[in-house]
Amino acid sequence: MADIRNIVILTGAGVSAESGIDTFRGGGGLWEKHRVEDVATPEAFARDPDLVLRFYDMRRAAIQEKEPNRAHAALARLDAEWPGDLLIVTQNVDDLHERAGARRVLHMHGTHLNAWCTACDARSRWTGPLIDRPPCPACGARALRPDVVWFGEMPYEMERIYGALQAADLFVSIGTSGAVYPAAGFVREARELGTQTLELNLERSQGSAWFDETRLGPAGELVPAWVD
Ligand SMILES: CC(C)NC(=O)[C@H](Cc1c[nH]c2ccccc12)NC(=O)[C@H](CCCC/N=C(/NCCC(=O)O)S[C@H]1O[C@H](COP(=O)(O)OP(=O)(O)OC[C@H]2O[C@@H](n3cnc4c(N)ncnc43)[C@H](O)[C@@H]2O)[C@@H](O)[C@H]1O)NC(=O)OCc1ccccc1
Repeated sequence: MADIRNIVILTGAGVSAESGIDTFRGGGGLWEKHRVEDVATPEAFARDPDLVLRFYDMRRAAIQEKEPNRAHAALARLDAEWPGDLLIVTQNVDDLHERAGARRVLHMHGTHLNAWCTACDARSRWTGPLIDRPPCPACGARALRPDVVWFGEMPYEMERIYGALQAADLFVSIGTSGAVYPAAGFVREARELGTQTLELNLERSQGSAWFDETRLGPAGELVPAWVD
């Protein structure tokens, strides 16, 4: 790591799997139980808001019972000690990176902690099941949705992410299948910029061919081994 100053780390559902949070694809994955287009698109929300709100109320309740694992803890240690630039770009809506102590975290697909008012556009702390239509703390309208990025919607802080990728000496991808864009395209951006690239994943992903190195195994083992 001698010549590495700035690091961008992309994480996906695989980094939270050992905390007991369902991943999306693969056996028992979320998308096996719910069709993406039925629960994670603006069209689905317009068509059947109750189905969508119940889906996210369920996920939020599940996340709150879970604890960070050794991969989250190791990344929090690295974040605390790394003298150069470091940005953890997560596709996850859970807050396990922050609960492990990481600070330099960006949720490109939103977070389960916030609600978003479709009447006044305000973001607010998610207080209770959205299926009960709680009033927006800012305007009082009963028009809250989860503050997550649905398919077809623009991910958050893309400029900041591309800026960090431009400045990075090392791009590390942890626990993601490389199936969802624009996140799945970051390794190609990094490669075109001549940045070193490393993948830590349980199995080969759709982007493995683009990485300089791929280490296979559970994040709870690979990440502490890489950090320490
Ligand atoms: C399905 C796919 C083909 N479709 C897309 O990518 C679409 C359309 C699209 C855009 N560009 C394209 C280009 C080509 C093709 C399609 C597109 N993308 C969009 O709609 C995006 C928005 C996508 C975001 C949708 N919201 C999510 N989440 C929030 C909500 C919610 O959570 O409910 S996506 C959601 O699914 C994705 C799931 O992927 P993973 O996290 O990787 O999880 P997965 O289960 O798939 O894999 C887990 C991996 O972990 C590994 N693993 C398991 N256990 C462990 C373990 N223990 N240790 C280590 N690894 C482990 C497994 O081996 C596996 O590899 C994550 O991104 C997650 O956030 N928006 C957009 O494009 O806007 C316009 C735009 C954008 C930029 C610039 C201009 C215009």
